[in-house]
Amino acid sequence: MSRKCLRLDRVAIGELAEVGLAVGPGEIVCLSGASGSGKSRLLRAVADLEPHEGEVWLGGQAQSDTPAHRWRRQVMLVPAESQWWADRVDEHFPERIDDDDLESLGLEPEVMSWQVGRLSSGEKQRLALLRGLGRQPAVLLLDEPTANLDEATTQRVETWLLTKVRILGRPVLWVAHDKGQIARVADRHLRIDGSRLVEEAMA
Ligand SMILES: Nc1ncnc2c1ncn2[C@@H]1O[C@H](COP(=O)(O)OP(=O)(O)OP(=O)(O)O)[C@@H](O)[C@H]1O
Repeated sequence: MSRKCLRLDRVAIGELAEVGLAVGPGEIVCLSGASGSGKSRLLRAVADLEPHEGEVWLGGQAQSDTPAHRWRRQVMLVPAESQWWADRVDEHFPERIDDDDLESLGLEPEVMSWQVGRLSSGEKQRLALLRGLGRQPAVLLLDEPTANLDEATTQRVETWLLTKVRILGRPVLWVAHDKGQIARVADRHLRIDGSRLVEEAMA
């Protein structure tokens, strides 16, 4: 399984100018900043979901040379609000889901046969993470992946994600507000300050 580096070269979107950043295989970079500072837009630019200036590289492959659908399969954005298009949960999962993964995320195996309409926002969020990782992307972009979860479930999800990221060796950009979470999961912490990304000291 190939392990690639994610690299942003002078990416500019909205207020953000000239963002340069490299995230190595298995590295988690947390991104914080005030509400409206542009965290989600930056992830959307990296996923090729919004036009932007500059270039994004996956290993030696440039985003601008790659058809958007192919890029997005490799550079997977799990947004804060997940999308569901079919009635039942399992219709969104082409591959069989391991019960151990469900249990690690605090979900019962029966959840796969439920109607999407009965899922809580926290259940949707955990299932969207499972679905995103199931597609075996080369990069993960996580937009507040624990926003709807209580503290105990948040830590379960963090543990599960950390294990997967380390095993699979994928670069991760993770939008987070909580300082405790950043200290637990991040290898590096970058904060959006106006038009720039500022590196914060790790506790
Ligand atoms: N397509 C767009 N075109 C122009 N401006 C946009 C677009 N999408 C979002 N914005 C604006 O860009 C700014 C940054 O939005 P973004 O969603 O990235 O913020 P955020 O840092 O993720 O905030 P939050 O923490 O509240 O989720 C906001 O002022 C928003 O209104």
